Amino acid sequence: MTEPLLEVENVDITYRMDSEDVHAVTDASFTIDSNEYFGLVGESGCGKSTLAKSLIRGLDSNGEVTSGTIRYKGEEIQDFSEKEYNEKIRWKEIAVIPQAAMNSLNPLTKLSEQAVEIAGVHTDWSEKKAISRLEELFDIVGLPESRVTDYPHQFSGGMKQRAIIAMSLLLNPTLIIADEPTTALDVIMQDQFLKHIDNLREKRDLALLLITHDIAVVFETCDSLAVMHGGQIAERGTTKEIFSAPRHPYTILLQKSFPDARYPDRELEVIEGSPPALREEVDYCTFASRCPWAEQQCRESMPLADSLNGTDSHAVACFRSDEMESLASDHMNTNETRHANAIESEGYEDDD
Ligand SMILES: Nc1ncnc2c1ncn2[C@@H]1O[C@H](COP(=O)(O)OP(=O)(O)OP(=O)(O)O)[C@@H](O)[C@H]1O
Repeated sequence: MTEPLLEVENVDITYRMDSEDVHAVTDASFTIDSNEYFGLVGESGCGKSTLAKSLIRGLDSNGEVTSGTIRYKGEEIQDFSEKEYNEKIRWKEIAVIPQAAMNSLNPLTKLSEQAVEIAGVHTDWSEKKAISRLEELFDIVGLPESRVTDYPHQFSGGMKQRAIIAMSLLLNPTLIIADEPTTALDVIMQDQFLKHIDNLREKRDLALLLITHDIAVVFETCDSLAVMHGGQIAERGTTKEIFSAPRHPYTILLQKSFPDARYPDRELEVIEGSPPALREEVDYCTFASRCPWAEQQCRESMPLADSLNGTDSHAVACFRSDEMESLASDHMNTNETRHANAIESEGYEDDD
């Protein structure tokens, strides 16, 4: 079996606070293979960015990986110094498309100068080499090579997206981490951005860690995913497995809270309640307080992510994962009946 590109194993991350610490991530594990597009999905505050930042030495100064291992190409990187990380990993192996991607380019500096600056810090390339590399990448993302000497403000929104992607590829990384790259964009721009990212797969060997709250985007873009809630990985698996047979209550409800072409008439569900504040060590299921199927044990102990059906890829951290298929389908039917009754009692048709 080939070694994964990135292995996150039993990682805990805590933010130190004057009063109570925040246990932002508990026992997170997942792997990303070479050339794999992987989505990390969950609602705001669930710990996605914290986990992603821990991979790139980007945690806020009060944040700390308190246990677990992060391996990149087989080498443990969680204890790398800033210097070691910059020399070995940053830009060359792992590059980032940040949350505010559209504002991430320095508006006062030409793209070519920004490329020269990055290459100057991380490589021994000449200026000429950095610029010609950017020209190549402009070509790959469909921008005219001559535009490398433009300032960011000279680009339209769509062109700027491509320039950002080109810039992230400058030092030929093997993994790109994109943290909510499309959140600030309108639907059309979002779609374009994801298409550019998708097109890259045909042109380069590249793995992607896509962080988003939108499970529909992950289903469209990624090969595999992990679903996070309250700092825990609730479920992970291939997109096919999770799309067709989600087995964690949170995944099931999350999936029903986004539009799905398979069920055009389905009412979108709202997941009631909010996750716990994570001020104490987490030794329970963080979804229990919101879960329609929670039992006592869910509030008293933490379910481990067990593999389903003997597959390595699909794992679910739920004590009731074996029953979930039928429980979820009963829930779905009850809700549809409730919806139909409500429509009937209000005296209008569903498709009005
Ligand atoms: N520097 C910090 N100090 C204390 N708590 C923090 C810090 N940064 C994040 N947190 C807390 O850690 C938890 C996880 O936050 P994180 O930003 O990783 O979530 P997220 O899923 O990426 O959310 P979003 O999509 O809104 O960025 C939250 O409770 C957040 O308030």
